[in-house]
Formats: sequence, C-alpha cells, structure tokens
Amino acid sequence: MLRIAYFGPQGTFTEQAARALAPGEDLTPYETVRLALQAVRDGAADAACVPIENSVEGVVPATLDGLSDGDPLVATAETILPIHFSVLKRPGSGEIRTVASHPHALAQVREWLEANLPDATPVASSSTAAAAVGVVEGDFDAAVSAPVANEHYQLEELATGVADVRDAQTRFLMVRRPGELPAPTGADRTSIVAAAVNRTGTLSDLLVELAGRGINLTRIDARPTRNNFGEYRFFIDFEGHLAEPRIIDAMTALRRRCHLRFLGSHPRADEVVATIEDGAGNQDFLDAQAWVDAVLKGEGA
Ligand SMILES: O=C(O)C(=O)C[C@]1(C(=O)O)C=C[C@@H](O)C=C1
Repeated sequence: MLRIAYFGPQGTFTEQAARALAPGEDLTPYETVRLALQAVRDGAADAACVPIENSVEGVVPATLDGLSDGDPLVATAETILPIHFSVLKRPGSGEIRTVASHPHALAQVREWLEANLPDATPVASSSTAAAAVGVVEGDFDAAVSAPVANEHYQLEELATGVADVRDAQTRFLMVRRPGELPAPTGADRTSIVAAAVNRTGTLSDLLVELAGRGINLTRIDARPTRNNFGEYRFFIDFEGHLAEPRIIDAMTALRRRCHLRFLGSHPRADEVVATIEDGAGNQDFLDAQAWVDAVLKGEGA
C-alpha cells in the first residue's frame, strides 16, 4: 500500500483530492503543505497530495515555494475538484463574531460573508479543516470548510453551497521523488521553474522558446527567490510531455538560457488535448532532425 501524505488535517479539500488520486492507499494528514512535501523528501511518504491552483484565487504560494526549494519533487498526476463551501458552527452556539478559514477559501466567499455575516471578523487558519477544528475547540465561532469536514467534526451547518463564483475549481497535484515519468497521452501538462538573470528581455527570451515551437502555456506565475529583492523565479506550465520531440527541443533551448527545475509531465485532469500548430508537431521535429542527420552523413543536401 502506498503511503500518501496530504495537506490536512482530515476534512480538507486536499484530502478529497488525495482520495480521488490514490483510492485505497494509506493517507496521512500533515498540518502544512511544506510538511507534506518534506515527508516525501524524507522517505516517510511515497507521494504527497497538495493544492496548486484555484480558478478564483490563483496559485497556492506555499506549494510553489515548497516545490522550488529543497530536494527536487515531480508531479505525476493531478485532479480538479469543484469548490463550494459549508459554513460550520458549534451546535446551538449564538452570535458569530469570528469566521475562520484558509486565506484562499476566505477570498472565495468574501461577498457571501459581507452579505450574511457582516459583523464577523475573518481569521486566517492553516487550512479549511483546521478552521473547523478551531471551531470545535472554541477558538472561532464559525469555519468556512469543505462540505466533507462536517463528517469529521461535530458541527452544525449554518449554510452550504457557499461560493461567490459559481463553478470555482481547484487543481491538486500528486508529487513524488524523481523517477520514471507517466507515459505521454497527448493531453499532458509539463511544469518547470525557470530562474533567469535579471536583465532586459529575459522573460520574453524564455517565452519565445516556447511560443516559437507552438507550445501553448497553461499558467505562468512569478515568485520572489527570497534572496535578492526584485529577483524572481518563473513557474511555467505548458501543454505537452517531456518525452515528446517538440518539448525536448524546447527544454534543451530553455536549459541553455536559464537555470531550470523540472516539476513534472503528467496527464491533464481536464483531458484537453495539446494544441499543435502547422509544422510544430512531433513528426515535424523528427523529420527535420532526420534531414539534418542525412545531410551530415552526405546522404542529402
Ligand atoms: O484548506 C483546504 O481545504 C485545502 O485543501 C486548501 C485549499 C487551497 O489551498 O486553495 C484548497 C481548495 C480551496 O480552494 C480552499 C483551500
């Protein structure tokens, strides 16, 4: 049985994602994303499930930072969950003066809170489930949690199906120590961290390597390196798999231009097939290489 670390405690959206990605495996909650990733680095877990990106609030900074520092980890699978919340309180409790949740969750219910609990002070907690635990323990009056949190904690639903934006979604990754990559499917995502020198046009130079090969980006984020003020790392996700000739061509070009960390190539949860422009397919790259090889051997010109 695989040992799966996940961003907990029990009752987070991440636990739901871990159950979907690793059904029947041995799941262990960790209080922070960093600790869940550390468990994999230390060998205490075979893989970790962590949130990466929400359709309303954007990336989860703790995950980006946790993947770019420390020993390398690579994503081997992803899942996307619909996100709507339940607001939980202690059974029979009175006035709601504080309402706690993960900052990403609070940001997704800001309008609902203004309309329904205008006098309650929002308080950040380490996760949506940690907020529910805090309500049980009397630290807060209400928690904005995943609906499944109600199965773990003895709380009462004040409201459910709460979301400022309908159809909000969060994408989660399963990450492991580097090893064999999942096979390409044609609907894959590759993730890298690029640390380029601070000079005019540096980001544009990196993006040109991808755009020039017809590779479609699915996300780009910048995070400070935390060493020198104003110095950033770029987190770039794009369509395709490292095993494809067109992606190999792009990655070798990027590797010459900047320091790269590979964060994985794996099937996309939404199964969206990669956009391939005319002349930019894998066979085009193979044909071009075969022509150069023939010229070198004196078999063509
Ligand atoms: O706190 C949780 O339940 C989580 O799994 C984290 C998280 C996030 O990091 O965005 C996951 C999904 C929701 O968008 C809100 C919180």
